[in-house]
Amino acid sequence: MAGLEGSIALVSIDLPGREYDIHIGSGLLGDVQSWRGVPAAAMAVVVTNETVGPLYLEQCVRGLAPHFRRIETIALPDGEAFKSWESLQKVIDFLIARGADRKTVLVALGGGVIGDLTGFAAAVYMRGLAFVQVPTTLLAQVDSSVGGKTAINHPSGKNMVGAFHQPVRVISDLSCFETLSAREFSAGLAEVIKYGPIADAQFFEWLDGNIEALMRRDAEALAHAVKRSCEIKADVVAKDERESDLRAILNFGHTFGHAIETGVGYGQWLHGEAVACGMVMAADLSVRLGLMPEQFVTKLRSLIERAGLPVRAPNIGLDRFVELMRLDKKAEAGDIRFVLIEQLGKAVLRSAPEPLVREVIAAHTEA
Ligand SMILES: NC(=O)c1ccc[n+]([C@@H]2O[C@H](COP(=O)([O-])OP(=O)(O)OC[C@H]3O[C@@H](n4cnc5c(N)ncnc54)[C@H](O)[C@@H]3O)[C@@H](O)[C@H]2O)c1
Ligand SMILES: O=C(O)C(=O)C[C@@H](O)[C@H](O)[C@H](O)COP(=O)(O)O
Ligand SMILES: [Zn+2]
Repeated sequence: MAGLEGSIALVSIDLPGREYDIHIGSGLLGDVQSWRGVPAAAMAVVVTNETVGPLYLEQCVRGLAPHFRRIETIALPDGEAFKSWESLQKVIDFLIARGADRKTVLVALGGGVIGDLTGFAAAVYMRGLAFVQVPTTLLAQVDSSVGGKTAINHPSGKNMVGAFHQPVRVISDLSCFETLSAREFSAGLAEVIKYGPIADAQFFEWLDGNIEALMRRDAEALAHAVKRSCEIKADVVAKDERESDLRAILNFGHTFGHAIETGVGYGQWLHGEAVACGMVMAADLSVRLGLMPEQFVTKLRSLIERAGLPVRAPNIGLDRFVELMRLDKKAEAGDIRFVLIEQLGKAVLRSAPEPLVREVIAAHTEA
């Protein structure tokens, strides 16, 4: 972490040859300084959606303008259901129609859906373009914009088609939270909460003491939560960029959560909501396997509830739930593996007996 003029924090992600900075602060979007050092090119293409564009595109273009001779923009329909092949095709068609070349820089202006999709387009167009993440949701600022996982969904499973492709810069403007709905804000808190149990017991305690301040969107508390989340994620990704082992801890709650999102239909449950509920399930599984005391589930569940998030899954049927989890990317040879907590601040990747997993799902599902 180093100071940065005009911003609150600068977190660096240390990947030799592909290192980049995460700028965190207020009013960064329209600030030309935020964009200094982004690779030079004739053209930048901003990918956004129909909700975020009217709110932030003008500011973003103002910041970009001195750095690129030409700026093109495309606004996709809004929603998880549009993190799809069709949207990817639209972006690729747009790039071709506008004459984008290998030097063209893509800019992802929006939440995790736009970030994941634009990052994937950047990974595959002409075998790889530079791209900048400009995350506008809490979830995207604390998680999806960092680390280079890019993807689209398949009807059968989340993020089934994608690539690891790191951005060249992340610009996280905290002022964007002013227009974010309460539901989306809470969804972002789920991924913030995740970092405590998996990597930082002290941060977990800090969250327990400051969740109400975060819910009031207290500026100082929020800046700390965004910065600490980025530091933890940057550290994990630098050690294991392609998830050969350690990086899987960032998937705490996701084996269950992705099954919920897919099971109810993309966009019905927000990613953060599904992860929140999935973390309660994964915590309970950790307890039932004798790794953690019962009080851990109670404390985590209460924190999640105070963050305005659901703790009971929708009933999609037990067999279907398990079947959806088999498509999880951590599964090996049909064996579903879960991120479990073995000590506050320390996670482990393990399989579990299916009857126990079914008990856990049933215990945390609506009748
Ligand atoms: N790549 C990763 O490492 C990673 C990590 C976590 C999540 N994800 C993915 O991210 C996606 C979820 O991201 P998300 O929660 O940002 O959802 P999202 O991108 O759908 O954004 C949430 C909603 O908020 C709107 N919005 C965005 N910024 C706004 C603002 N400042 N003011 C008002 N409205 C705004 C969007 O238009 C959308 O309707 C999922 O697809 C998930 O799988 C990826
Ligand atoms: O960055 C990671 O690694 C994560 O697992 C972060 C998750 O919050 C995120 O939802 C990610 O997209 C899940 O990845 P997947 O490999 O399970 O699709
Ligand atoms: Zn996630």
